[in-house]
Amino acid sequence: MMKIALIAHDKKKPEMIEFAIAYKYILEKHELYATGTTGQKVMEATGLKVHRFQSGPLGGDQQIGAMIASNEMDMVIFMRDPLTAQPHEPDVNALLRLSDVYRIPLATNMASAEILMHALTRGEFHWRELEHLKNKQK
Ligand SMILES: O=C(CO)COP(=O)(O)O
Repeated sequence: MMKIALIAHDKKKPEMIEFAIAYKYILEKHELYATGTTGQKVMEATGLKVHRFQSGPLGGDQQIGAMIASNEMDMVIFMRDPLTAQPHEPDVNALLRLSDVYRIPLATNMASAEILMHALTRGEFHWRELEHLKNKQK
């Protein structure tokens, strides 16, 4: 079971909902986390259980970043809006940066999110389970 973060900027929320509906059969096997509004919308549209953090501009990206920093998050699906300025851009950048620091599989658009889902079903992220073991030994 992987811990997966779902995050979508406002203009990308319809796409995130489409994604969550299409891949519900995969997502339901995992532990889901989301920023506040994204989580709410995904839950309403799919009935999936999602642990919701604060809304992004109020610190949600940072809360997910904190999980990444303790190497607890296994995958991040972040439907970013590259065409709209975000008041919390530093938080967004920090989340993307930490994903790279910890080599966390990260998708920032639908096309790559789908690839991550297919890779997940093929077992290509089993190496993350070694990280889970390391976390337990800490
Ligand atoms: O702004 C976001 C990510 O940067 C998303 O936050 P919400 O899911 O609360 O809209």
